[in-house]
Amino acid sequence: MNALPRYRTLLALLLGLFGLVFAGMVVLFHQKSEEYAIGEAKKQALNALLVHRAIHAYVTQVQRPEIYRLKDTGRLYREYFSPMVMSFTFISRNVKDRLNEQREQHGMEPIYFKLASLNPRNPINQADDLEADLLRRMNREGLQEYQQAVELDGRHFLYLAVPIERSTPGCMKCHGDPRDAPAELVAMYGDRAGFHEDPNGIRALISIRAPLDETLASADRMANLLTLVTFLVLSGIYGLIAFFTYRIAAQQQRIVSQNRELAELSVTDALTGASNRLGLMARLNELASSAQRFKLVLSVMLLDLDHFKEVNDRHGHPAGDQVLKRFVAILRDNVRAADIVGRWGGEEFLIVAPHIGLDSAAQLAEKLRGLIESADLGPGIRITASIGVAEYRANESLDDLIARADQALYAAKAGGRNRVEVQRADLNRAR
Ligand SMILES: Nc1nc2c(ncn2[C@@H]2O[C@H](COP(=O)(O)OP(=O)(O)OP(=O)(O)O)[C@@H](O)[C@H]2O)c(=O)[nH]1
Repeated sequence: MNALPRYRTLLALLLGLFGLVFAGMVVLFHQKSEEYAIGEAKKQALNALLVHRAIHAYVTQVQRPEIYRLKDTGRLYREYFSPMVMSFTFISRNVKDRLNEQREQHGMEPIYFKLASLNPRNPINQADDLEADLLRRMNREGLQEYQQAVELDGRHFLYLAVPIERSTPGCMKCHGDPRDAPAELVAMYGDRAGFHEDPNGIRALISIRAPLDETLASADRMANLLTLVTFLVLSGIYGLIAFFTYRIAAQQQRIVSQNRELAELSVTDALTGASNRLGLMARLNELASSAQRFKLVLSVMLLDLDHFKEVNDRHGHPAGDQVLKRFVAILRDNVRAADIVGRWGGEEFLIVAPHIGLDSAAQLAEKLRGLIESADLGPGIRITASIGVAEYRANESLDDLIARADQALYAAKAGGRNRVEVQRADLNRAR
């Protein structure tokens, strides 16, 4: 049986499996690279947030109390207000601008940062639609954090929004009733913008957009490299498996065909190509069994070349070999396809003829004898054959059947050669 198609199916299945594994890995690598880029952007955003909170803490816990102390002790007049030291929105915006300058000097992309409010003093801090919506949710639903990967003008960012602290009485000095606020603050911004805030509400949120593209691009480069390495490794493994599979399959095929050849050779006569005695007996066994089971007739004939020794002596052994070959060819050409022509040994041949009885076998033998007699079996070589014919009898051993054919052959030789003799008598009686 040809083993290659089976291996081909196996290899095709394996290729499918490897394809699936590869596709899965590619998806995984790109998923992980995106997760990594978002994680890195989140770190940057958090860092900006922490910087902002530190500024907020410093302004509210150090700077403002100091200014109030100076005012309380009369060293600073009561109506003093300067956003440069008192507005943490102003201060954090300025620190953010300087931070981005520094980042750009170091080849880093700027981080978008905004303190967004619905009621800002500086219109630059006016909340956009999303920020306004988030601010409302922070106040109403207690939303603590909002995070989303966003695309803006073809660039990608991680957007992060968190609320600032709820207003404290300290905050309300500048965001509550304008009458409580320093006169310079009201003079600077009017008595509406930034005032009348809810004393317990969240006035603003911190909006941060950390750039994603650079990290995403380098993570993608890594993912592509891993994809390439995975592809090469999987192809290498698959190539090796395919190579060895084909080698094994080819070896198996070679062994099978060598075995077939050996089996063929073991039942074939090397000189004439006809069945040898082993092959003849195997086929005769099969045919005799079915003849017995299905009550079919079966005949055999033993053929022996007459005075063949003289051919060898006169023309040489190689010429004798050619005669034997030609003799077999004539026999084969003139029997039915179902008949078996084999070499019994030396210059003696056996024909097994299924489905014909003794009389038909005798007729066939007579035909063959005539053909041999009139054929040229080599340059200037004419030779005759003697033939003994016997019909298989139920329950008879094959040895007995051959022995009876041999008796008939002996009779043909004794009767003057170039004859056909038929064995009709019982073996015991004939002996
Ligand atoms: N060239 C050749 N000769 C073979 C082969 N096998 C057997 N022989 C020869 O066949 C001859 C058989 O000789 P014999 O047994 O005396 O029989 P014969 O000469 O045919 O005489 P009868 O059978 O009595 O007619 C011997 O010379 C064998 O060497 C073979 O394969 N090739």
